[in-house]
Amino acid sequence: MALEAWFMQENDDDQRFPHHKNPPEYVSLEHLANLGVLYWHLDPEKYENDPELEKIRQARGYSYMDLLDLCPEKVENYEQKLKNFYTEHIHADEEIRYCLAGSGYFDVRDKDDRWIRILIKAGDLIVLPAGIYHRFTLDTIDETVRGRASMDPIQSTAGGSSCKKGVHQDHD
Ligand SMILES: CSCCC(=O)C(=O)O
Ligand SMILES: [Fe+2]
Repeated sequence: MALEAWFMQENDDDQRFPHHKNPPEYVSLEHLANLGVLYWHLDPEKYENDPELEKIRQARGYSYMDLLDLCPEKVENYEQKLKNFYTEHIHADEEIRYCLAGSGYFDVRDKDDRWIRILIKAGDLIVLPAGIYHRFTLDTIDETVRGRASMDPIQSTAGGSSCKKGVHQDHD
């Protein structure tokens, strides 16, 4: 299950549209790895007892994991939280997000400051390196609810109510 990433067409379209260029300009896993963006695809159904995930967590020193139901019913200031996610920002540490269900986009800036959009789907574990400018958005703009869980289980803002669980990993 390969990760899909592409250079974004920046325009005023809704942030949850794909924002492909015409023709689409895809980005390789190698280009992402050169930015320090790492990716694995695992079986999300097994996340509570997955030797593959444990191996990654051990190797990278991820000892902390939390589940967060990020959806209107369970999170205060839900819309503000989504706005914060989509506000470009950086962290002093890695950001590790494991999507358990649904899908959405992480956008990262490459070394030439171009936005790269990364489609994250169920089973995708992504590590963003410390100091990389990034943002996150849901990708659903239709009425169907596609709960998306990355570390912060994200719920389509299309009036969805079912929340998906996600796991949030962190260093010690
Ligand atoms: C909801 S997934 C990631 C959003 C983000 O960049 C963060 O939590 O810092
Ligand atoms: Fe972040």
